[in-house]
Amino acid sequence: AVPCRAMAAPCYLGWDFSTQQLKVIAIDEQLRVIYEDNVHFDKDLPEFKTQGGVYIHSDRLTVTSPVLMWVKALDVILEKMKSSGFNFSQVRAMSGAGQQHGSVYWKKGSIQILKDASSELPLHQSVKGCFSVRNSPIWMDSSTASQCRALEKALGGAQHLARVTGSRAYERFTGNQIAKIYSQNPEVYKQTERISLVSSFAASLFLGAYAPIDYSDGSGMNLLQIWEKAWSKPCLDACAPGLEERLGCPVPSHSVLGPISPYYSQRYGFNPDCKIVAFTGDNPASLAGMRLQEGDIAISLGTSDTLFLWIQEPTPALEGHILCNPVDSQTYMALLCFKNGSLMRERIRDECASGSWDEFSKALSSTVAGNSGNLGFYFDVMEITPEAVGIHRFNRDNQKVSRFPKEVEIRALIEGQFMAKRIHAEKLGYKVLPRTRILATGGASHNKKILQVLSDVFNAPVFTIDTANSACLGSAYRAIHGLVAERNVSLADVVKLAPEPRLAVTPTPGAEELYRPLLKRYAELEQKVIYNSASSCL
Ligand SMILES: O=C(CO)[C@@H](O)[C@H](O)CF
Repeated sequence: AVPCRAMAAPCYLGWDFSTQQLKVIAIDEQLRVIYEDNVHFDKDLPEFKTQGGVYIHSDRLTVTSPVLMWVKALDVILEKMKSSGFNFSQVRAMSGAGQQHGSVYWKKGSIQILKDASSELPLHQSVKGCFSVRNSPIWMDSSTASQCRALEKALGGAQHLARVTGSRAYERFTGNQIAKIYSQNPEVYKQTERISLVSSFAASLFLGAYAPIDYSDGSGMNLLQIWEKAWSKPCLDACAPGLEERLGCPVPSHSVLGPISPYYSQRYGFNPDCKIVAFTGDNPASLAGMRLQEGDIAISLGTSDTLFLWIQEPTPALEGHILCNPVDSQTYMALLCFKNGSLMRERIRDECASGSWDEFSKALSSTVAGNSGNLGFYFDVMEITPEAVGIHRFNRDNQKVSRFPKEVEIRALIEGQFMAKRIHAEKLGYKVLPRTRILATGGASHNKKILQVLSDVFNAPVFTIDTANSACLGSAYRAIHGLVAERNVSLADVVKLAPEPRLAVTPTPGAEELYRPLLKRYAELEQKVIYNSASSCL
């Protein structure tokens, strides 16, 4: 990529404060990537002694990251950009993403320190005393089970909490993390004047003031009413007193928060008029980066399989998460996570296709769509969606069977994984529309036979996309969108010059009729599997 110095043209920055690294990407007005860089926390900031960017505490439940490491990473990456000759004066706007759910606790008086930081010093030297909690809880933490139970009880149960905030209580969600800090360290909580998410914390560093939480990342806290887009008083009160003034008012994700802090113009040569557009969570930013539109589904086929859905009228459930949509405040996005993803596919490949993807694909070609009515549930580890475990096989008469022939096993695995995805997406209110596109990414998305099953089960065309930098790229797109959003220009219009996803497969004629009855059977059998899993765990 040619550093911005050679480009006299305006450019836009996208940041991603993720778990293991800080990434930045610069794009020009034609949406071409003209610069990218990263700082890897473990490798480039060894003084913090993190592993994978985090500290896993001795209780094996508490997981944190040192907030000063994130500030120092920003100092390092800006120095790298400066020494590479990056022309900061051409940056017209920036936005960013942060790992979701993590929280930052600003000590009383920090706003003044942030505002007056001397441009003679790296930022981390000025703000090192600004955090009442030095090790921020992050999304990998699962130490707040008691706070989750208390919150659900206060709201009249898990389903009601889900209806209000888009999710039932989850240990990693920020409200429960704040409740834990308030109950275990009330003095620390009292010393805290502001609580940010990782995304709004990062925006604050550039703003030189406390940046507000955006609707989309705010939907991952168990605190925001996703319909009214306002904090839920019963949720706030159930977590900690005086929480609303510590959070500030949430804002639409496309909001322009203001010009960049003078610190950056003086120290790096940023244009004083460079606009900061609200930062958001990494998954909402990825939705923007993948340029998801109404009716689309993005499926990331990785260790765990993650679904990103664009939903008009969501029906929050006890699984999955409904978030305010980051690119259209009137609609929603949903996140669904299936823990038994590629590791499950690889185990069946090893056992039924002698470890070869070619043989695996041949097995899919040699068996008929619908697998002659054979259905399977493959959960080597406790599944999240739904909560069930074990391997469960059923023949066309719904009788449990202990084994399938190898090629039948392979098709049962793949059809089962994709039927589960369609069933649970539709339970959250997702609808397959005539214009629906499936955007597939991750390892298995390179296997056309697997994609053909995906396309047939959803009766929709499958496109493949590269999402390596989707959160960063999505943030750069949102920086451009923020400048025109007030004029009701959609993100899709702003980024129509970006490279189109590649069409990989289209549905086999008759797929919809074939899979409709199978989807119904699968949903019914899934209830049995959940019940058997629960009873066998007793
Ligand atoms: O917890 C998650 C989403 O709910 C993760 O995807 C984090 O956002 C990763 F940073």
